[in-house]
Amino acid sequence: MQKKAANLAVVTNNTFEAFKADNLTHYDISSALQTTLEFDELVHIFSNKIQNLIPHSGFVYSNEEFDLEIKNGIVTRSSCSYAMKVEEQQLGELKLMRRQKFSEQELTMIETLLCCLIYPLRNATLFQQAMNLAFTDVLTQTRNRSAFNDIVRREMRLAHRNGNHLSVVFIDIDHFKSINDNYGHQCGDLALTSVAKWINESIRSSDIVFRYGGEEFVVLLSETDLDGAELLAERIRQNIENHIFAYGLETIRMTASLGTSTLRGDDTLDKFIDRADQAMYRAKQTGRNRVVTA
Ligand SMILES: Nc1nc2c(ncn2[C@@H]2O[C@H](COP(=O)(O)OP(=O)(O)OP(=O)(O)O)[C@@H](O)[C@H]2O)c(=O)[nH]1
Repeated sequence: MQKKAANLAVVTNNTFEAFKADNLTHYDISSALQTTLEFDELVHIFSNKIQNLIPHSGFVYSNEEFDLEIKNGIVTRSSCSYAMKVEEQQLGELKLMRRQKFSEQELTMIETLLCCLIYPLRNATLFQQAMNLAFTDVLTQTRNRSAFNDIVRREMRLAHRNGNHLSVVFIDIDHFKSINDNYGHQCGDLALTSVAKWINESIRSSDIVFRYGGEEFVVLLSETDLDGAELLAERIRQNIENHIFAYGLETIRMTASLGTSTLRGDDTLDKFIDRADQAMYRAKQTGRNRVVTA
């Protein structure tokens, strides 16, 4: 049975405080949920904490805004789903599952327990929104260099630990200065936005694009070896070359020089990045509009 998604609209602080005072279980759950701002941890804590009150075999938490789908346990036919929202802020949907149907009494209790989850989810949402803003390049809407420094370190740790491949592609638009000089800075800005879009169109959803500097982008490719990186770099190169950028009555063609490198066992961040950067400069020196592999 699928319970119709309940819309838990406005839960005021007063109701929340009343729950805390009245009920130790709620207090216990709320305290545990205050320890993190990570969606993943929040829904796991919530599921664990309510397990003895509402036995369930698994859950799925989805949140469109952050493109999240967090699953745990066993998927069953019987489930109940709740779309959570507070003060017009969508907080995602939580589905609890088990083989046996949830009773009406249990469904009412879940709704009450969800009050403990709503504010922690809202705090996580505000935190993530702030992080996304801080890590996003305003012009191209790709991630910025701070995000790169953060994410590449994390991906390097994971790759070293799990023995996975990790590669990068450096992309620098050729003769970009002449676009600014000939058509103006505003045109240059739009050209950069278009290039970011074409790069995004060329990659898989697991690859991440960053604006590394002025007219320089980086793509980080997890679980990708050097051959894979070269293939992807070539696809990006062709995609940029094949597009025509229109600015007013002007049509402008662009090309880019690309360098790739893959993580080696003893690499530091600097070594890994420098190889790709050097490869990109060799692409510039040897005629531009090409891919060079380190
Ligand atoms: N419109 C615009 N231009 C930018 C931005 N960031 C950097 N630039 C410009 O990008 C140009 C980069 O020029 P150069 O480093 O000489 O490189 P290039 O002209 O692309 O030449 P090569 O890289 O050698 O092919 C400069 O004119 C910068 O002002 C930006 O956000 N918007």
